[in-house]
Amino acid sequence: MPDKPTSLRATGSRLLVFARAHWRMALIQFVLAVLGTSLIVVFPGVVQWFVDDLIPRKDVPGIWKAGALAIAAFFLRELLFYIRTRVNSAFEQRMIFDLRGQLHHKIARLPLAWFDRQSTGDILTRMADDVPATQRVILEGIEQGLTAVLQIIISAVVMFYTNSTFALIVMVPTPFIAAGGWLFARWIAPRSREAREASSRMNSLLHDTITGIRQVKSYTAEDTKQEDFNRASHELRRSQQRLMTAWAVYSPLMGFLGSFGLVLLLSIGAYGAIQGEMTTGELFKFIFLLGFFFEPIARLHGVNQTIVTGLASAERVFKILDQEGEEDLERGATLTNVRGEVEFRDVTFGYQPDKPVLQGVNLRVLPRQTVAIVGATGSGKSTLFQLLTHFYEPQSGQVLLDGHPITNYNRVSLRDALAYVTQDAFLFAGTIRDNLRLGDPDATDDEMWAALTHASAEEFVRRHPDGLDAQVGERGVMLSGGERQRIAMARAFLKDAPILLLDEATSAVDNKSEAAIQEALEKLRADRTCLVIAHRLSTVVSADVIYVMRQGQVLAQGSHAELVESCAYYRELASLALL
Ligand SMILES: Nc1ncnc2c1ncn2[C@@H]1O[C@H](COP(=O)(O)OP(=O)(O)OP(=O)(O)O)[C@@H](O)[C@H]1O
Repeated sequence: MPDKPTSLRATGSRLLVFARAHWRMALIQFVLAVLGTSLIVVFPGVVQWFVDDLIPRKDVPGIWKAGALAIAAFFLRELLFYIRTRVNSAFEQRMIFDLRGQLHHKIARLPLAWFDRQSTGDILTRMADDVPATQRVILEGIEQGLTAVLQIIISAVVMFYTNSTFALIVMVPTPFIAAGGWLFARWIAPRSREAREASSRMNSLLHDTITGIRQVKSYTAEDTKQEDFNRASHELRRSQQRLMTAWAVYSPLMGFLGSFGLVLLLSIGAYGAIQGEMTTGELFKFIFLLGFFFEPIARLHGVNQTIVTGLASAERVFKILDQEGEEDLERGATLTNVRGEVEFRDVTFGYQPDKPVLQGVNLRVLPRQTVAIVGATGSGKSTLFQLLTHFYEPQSGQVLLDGHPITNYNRVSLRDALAYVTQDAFLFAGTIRDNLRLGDPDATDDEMWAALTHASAEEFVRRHPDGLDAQVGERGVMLSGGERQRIAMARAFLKDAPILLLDEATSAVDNKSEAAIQEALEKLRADRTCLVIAHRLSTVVSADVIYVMRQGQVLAQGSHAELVESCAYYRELASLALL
């Protein structure tokens, strides 16, 4: 989704606020820059000394003195530059560390509704490309920009001090250069945004293709995906080219204006020297000073481009930081001694408020009961879990836990009381051990093996030469669907939460795996409240109560026998064993 542009100045000021956290380093940086840059005046002075004094007087020992002075000034300047670069990189890396950390902190706390609208590729682009580009604003802005400005000021001051009339004349092109820089920044700012967004779109496509690579291959959609990618890539190429075209016009034009100033100086200076208004040494000094004056201006053009494009990136980073997140994870009462009574009271909810997915849902689960929820696909079953976990809030009605609205409880303690096994049984890239640790970060190996045994997963993990250290691959692709489910259940065992939410996988598993999963579920549900979105008849039959959902509403409830008797829709679902 394209972001609304904010002003570059506002974004720049926010970046400065970031820099303020490390103001000591910024101050050291500034002092070193002033000292180092001031040393540039030594060499033009030495040149004038040579031309006007030492050469006419044929002062050979003086040559040594002047040469040593110039060398010392150069050496000191480069030494200060070395220190400044070290300080600057530490300063910059700390700032960027803060920014990256804040961005990750924010992303992990953003509500699910935000992720529904955002593509993963776009989020990754912001982290991987926009944060470093933001870093360049700081690096170039402070390191290059500051020293360039200082050098301009210092050489201008010395020029005025040496000969104010000449200084004024040779600076004629400066206002044009400044105006050019300002226009350029205004012109490329929207184009930089465009380029960032084009890059995001391209990365989103790439991410989708990689995530869905099995689908791409099985539908032999490689060429279609290539075309989509090429289109996005072409858009990026075009916007990058537009930026470079602007740069190609701007940079030489400004360079020409600078050179114009130099030729102006040489001509007028030569005239002045002929008229006796300035010495030859002064003219030499001026030429060097003017070189020092225009050289950073050329540098500033490059800095200008980096800053403007970097600010477009910074804007995209701040857009995420400004989102309203679940910062209040800890706010609200802490849930303790959970009995496990769950109630949905007249709940109406839609992911988009005008499109309700649940309508007036009433559902009650007593402590330690197992409730199965059945219904056709899309009837809103998983959505019930999304509300119970407080990922979303209903538009009307209430979700209660132990008789109190879940909104009273802080999200951390609420979610700690729930073990949620999702339908896709998502596993993180890493080892089985890493994945189990999510359930209990302090679990010992023995506890992990016990959980795996409960989840009927011990056998296949033991068979693996690496055991608990076996890699599961991205999203657990190196395991079968049934194995993933059982690892996810073992993780839920380790969490040992009083309420289990299980979204049964729809994909068929073989009879042996199904029996193993069923056995795991039987053990998991003992001693806790259990809500199961059931797709297998065996799960439903053993539940205490079954709720039948249809188009976002509860159609009927009861035991299997009761529903077979009273609900034609349930009979239909059951005859399809189960959905
Ligand atoms: N994040 C979302 N944003 C917008 N709409 C959504 C979102 N998640 C689900 N929906 C919509 O809400 C409706 C109910 O979805 P839900 O996942 O609750 O169904 P379900 O009964 O669990 O289906 P299944 O058995 O296929 O998992 C569907 O029409 C779906 O398109």
